[in-house]
Amino acid sequence: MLLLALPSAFPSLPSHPPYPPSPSSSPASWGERQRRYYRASARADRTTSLSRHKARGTLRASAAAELRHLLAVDPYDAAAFTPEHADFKRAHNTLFATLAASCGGAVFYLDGPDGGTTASLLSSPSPFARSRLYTANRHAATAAALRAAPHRLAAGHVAAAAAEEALADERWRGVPFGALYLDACGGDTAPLVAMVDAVFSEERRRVNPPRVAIGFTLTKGEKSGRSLADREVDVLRALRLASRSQGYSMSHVADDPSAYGVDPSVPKREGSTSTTWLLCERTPLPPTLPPAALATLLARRLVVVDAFLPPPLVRSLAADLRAERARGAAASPHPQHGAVEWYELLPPPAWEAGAAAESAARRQLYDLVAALRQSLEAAAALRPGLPLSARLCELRYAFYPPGGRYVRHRDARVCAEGGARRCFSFVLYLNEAWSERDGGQLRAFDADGGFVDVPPRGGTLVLFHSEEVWHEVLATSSSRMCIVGWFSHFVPPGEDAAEEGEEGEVSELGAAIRAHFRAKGQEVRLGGE
Ligand SMILES: O=C(O)CCC(=O)C(=O)O
Ligand SMILES: [Fe+2]
Repeated sequence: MLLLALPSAFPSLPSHPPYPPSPSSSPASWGERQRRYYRASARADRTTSLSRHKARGTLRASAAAELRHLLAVDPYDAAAFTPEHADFKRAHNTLFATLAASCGGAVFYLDGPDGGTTASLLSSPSPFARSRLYTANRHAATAAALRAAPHRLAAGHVAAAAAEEALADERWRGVPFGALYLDACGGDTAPLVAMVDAVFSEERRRVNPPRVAIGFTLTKGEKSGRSLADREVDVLRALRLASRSQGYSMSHVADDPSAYGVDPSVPKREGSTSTTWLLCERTPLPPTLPPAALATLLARRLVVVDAFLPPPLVRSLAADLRAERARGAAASPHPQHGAVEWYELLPPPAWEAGAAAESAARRQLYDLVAALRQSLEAAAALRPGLPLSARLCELRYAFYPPGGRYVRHRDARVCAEGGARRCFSFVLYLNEAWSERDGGQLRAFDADGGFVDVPPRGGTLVLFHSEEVWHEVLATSSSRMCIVGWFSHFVPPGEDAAEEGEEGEVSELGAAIRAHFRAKGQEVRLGGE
């Protein structure tokens, strides 16, 4: 007896199979195998739905018996696959093993009682140790089969539970999964989204490795009646959002299969099944300012570091600035300074305090700015007792519309009554496709009236002494984006910022630089002298 209620919107079978039945498909005909497959995926969705009710305490007594029945038998039956589907499954298992090998860490996947994926991982060209394999199955008999010969997965690595529960369980929270294959065996997206949220949960943030490959499978039939393509987009959005919150950028493996060493002919879809592979990569941050750059900064008062920001971070910050513009009000400097829109990031505007969590891109930016401040502070050349205040750090997006410029100026801002005193200015450019024709170079002058023009190329950092370097932004012929920031230190009230001494009026930074070079037996000439 089968206590099974098929969803009413379940699609009718195609009257003509998309390709001819293969002779090898006996004893069951091709059509019969297709029908079984549809039934199995409908059963999986039904099991998911009833399990959800059970978890919420809303499962009716009559349905409880049905759920028990559904859980007793795993509908996944590899022996009943059409030959085409068996080929499809094999090809994706190979692809999974290849991707997983390139990611490192542990591997999580869903498997049937036949252990097809397990066998593929154990026998791949670079076989996986069983200690790296983790799986979950809500059918206790399947979990038991995967623990038994020939698969012999470690008992503690096979959860007799739904994958989303197993992934959220604290016992596996410390496991660094570098590759995951997620499959709820049906068309319902909710279990996949729950799995994705569990993988990128706050508890797992520090555990997740820098490179994570994720595959997921959805089937055609589903109660909601939404198309397979649209449901796939739901999962992709959830995946992008969740992974981005942990600093990952996501790419489709199918967009560039050879870059990942996988067979480009593996189809994404077979019959009613679609499998998608993504690679989530965490942008590596440049640890600090290279020592050579620091030496140049101290000697020349300005340094340019190309490719300081990694391209994915440039891209996500540029997108964040565009979103900020779309949202509204920009602050602007005095119009006579030139045309530039500013969007304050730090210190956060009062109305934003306690607002929703920052985007991953901004968090990375703040980490990077903090690392930059620390490497400046760590420089022995800076006078002791000159801490750069984290609290006083200013940071803003700057957007120059076509025709925009910023007239010659210095960034120094000294408050006689005490307060923030800008020491270092920095600019990070976000123009991904800058060319000479676009103009908008930063022209920085040296003490002799000579100058250097810095192209505002995406990823470039310019760092200079705020009080000493005069600079301007040449007219730009296309829109120009950057982040401008200042590191300051606190000047107590009544304390004059500049010190006058026998050597004339030299800023305290100037004095620090001079002291640094004097200690090495060298003499430097400072701006204004
Ligand atoms: O946009 C730039 O390159 C520099 C901006 C600047 O000088 C400033 O905002 O003070
Ligand atoms: Fe400036």
